[in-house]
Parts: sequence; structure tokens; C-alpha cells
Amino acid sequence: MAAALELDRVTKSYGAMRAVDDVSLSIAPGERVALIGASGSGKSTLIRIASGLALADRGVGPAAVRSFGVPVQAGGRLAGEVRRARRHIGLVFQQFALVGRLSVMTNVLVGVLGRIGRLRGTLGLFNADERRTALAALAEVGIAVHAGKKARQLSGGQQQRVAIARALVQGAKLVLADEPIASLDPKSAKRVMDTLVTMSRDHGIALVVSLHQVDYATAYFDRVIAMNAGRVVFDGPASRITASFLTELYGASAEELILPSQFQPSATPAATERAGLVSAS
Ligand SMILES: Nc1ncnc2c1ncn2[C@@H]1O[C@H](COP(=O)(O)OP(=O)(O)OP(=O)(O)O)[C@@H](O)[C@H]1O
Repeated sequence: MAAALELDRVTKSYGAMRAVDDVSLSIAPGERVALIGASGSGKSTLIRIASGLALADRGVGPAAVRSFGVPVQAGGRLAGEVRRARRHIGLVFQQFALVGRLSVMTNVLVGVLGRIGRLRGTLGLFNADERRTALAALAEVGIAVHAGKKARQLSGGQQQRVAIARALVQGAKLVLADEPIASLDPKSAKRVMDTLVTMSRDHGIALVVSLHQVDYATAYFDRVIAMNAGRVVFDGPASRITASFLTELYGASAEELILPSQFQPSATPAATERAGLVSAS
């Protein structure tokens, strides 16, 4: 089967600065991948390129993005099939969030807009079947009781779970989540991560999540991709990430990170050495 997400030599510049620098990667259907890296390393830009919300540079490599074989963009231009590709790409973005004045239910029903006629969608004429599906998705993420509330009445974590329910209703086969737990308290953050991973596991949905918190990346994901200055500097199992690598990756800000327990001072230098400093694979 075609990859859930495939990037072929993608570069994105802002002025002279390369936010994403010659990145290629492939993510299998159902695979769960955490994207880590210091602030400004290019995680959000990469996710925006993957979804077609940002265009790669023209004339720098093939700059091709495909999802399940359907082109999203190539050569710095959106593909003709991008709408078809977007139908199966769910977005859990803070800046692409919910419409606060609309009900939670309506926000979830937005997930079916790609499948139904524009007029019916614009008028909000969703049928009983669609409403049942939306309610089931809300129940699945644990917030069905809030279905009738306005989205803005929900907490940050609950709103993220509404976005996850929307992706479920959409029938997404790939979910891209850009810092879904930034600014959430630890309990809500855990709830959102649990919901994302359960969704992926139960429905075979590929998941790419950018995270600041390394401990969440290693606890929830088998595969971690680390970025530094727009480049992929590590792509492999979370178990191969070492304390020294993290210090190198995050530089001066490393101390601010909540490091996974195995990287706390009790980890012996020998253990760190055995794990080895890893580089891009
Ligand atoms: N629209 C834009 N215009 C100009 N520069 C941008 C724009 N978007 C991103 N950048 C720059 O590109 C680089 C990568 O930014 P990006 O947001 O992708 O990083 P990030 O790893 O997601 O950071 P953070 O963890 O802080 O969200 C940064 O230097 C940023 O300032």
C-alpha cells in the first residue's frame, strides 16, 4: 500500500532562512510518529507542508508530497488532486481550530463537509446518520455530554478532543497534529495524547504529532523524528534517543525540557554511551 505520507526532498525558505531543508521521509499507514526539535527547528512548517497549507520552494528538488499515493504538492505548486488528498488528512491544529460560536456537534460535523454537497454543508443540513456518527465520535473521545455546548465553552484539552472527533467523522487515514498539548496542564495533555493514540490504534490511522515535550514523544511513540535547523537529524526508535543527543538537539533550552526518567541524572554515562548518539538514518 502507498505510504500514508511521503515527502521527497522538500525545502521551504523564508527569506534566506531554510525553515525546512531538503527533507525526505515516509510514514507507513497506521504508523505513529512524533516530531521533536527546539523552537524554530521547522516542525510546524513541515506539518503545514505535509497538509498543503504551505508550499515548498519552487525549483529546489522534486519537493513532492503525497498521501496514500495522492499528490498534495510538487515542485512548489499545489497538486490538482489536493482536495482528494485532504479528504483523508485530519488536522488537529491550534490555529486551525474550532469555530467557538458554533456547537461542539456542528464543529464535529464539519468533518463530513468533504463528502457532502456544498449547499447542504453551507446550510448545515446534516442528516440523522451523520449526526449519529458525530455523536459516536464525541463519545469515543469522551465528550459526548458536551455536544450541545458552544465550542468556546470547552477547555483547551476538550477542544483538542473535538478536533480529534472531527478527524474521526471525516474518516481520516492520516492525522497531523501540530503541538496538540502545548499550553495544556499535564492531566489534560495526557488525556489528549491518550485519545490521539487510541484513535490511531483502533482505526489504523497514521499519526504525526509535533511535540515540545520529549517525555511524551518517547512514552507514546515508537518512532521519533527530530529536527534541527530545518533538517531531519534523527529518525528512528524512541529507545535510541540519548541524553547527550537531546542536549545537542535542544542546546541551551535543554534544561527547560522535562526529560524522560531514563535521562534524569541517575542514568549512567555508560548506559548513555551504550545507546549511542544517533544521527539521521
Ligand atoms: N510565515 C513565516 N514567515 C517567516 N518565517 C517563518 C514563518 N513561519 C515560520 N517561520 C520561521 O521558520 C522557522 C521554523 O519555524 P516553525 O514554526 O516551523 O518551527 P517549530 O519547530 O514548529 O517551532 P515551535 O516549536 O516554536 O513552534 C523559524 O525560524 C520561524 O521563525
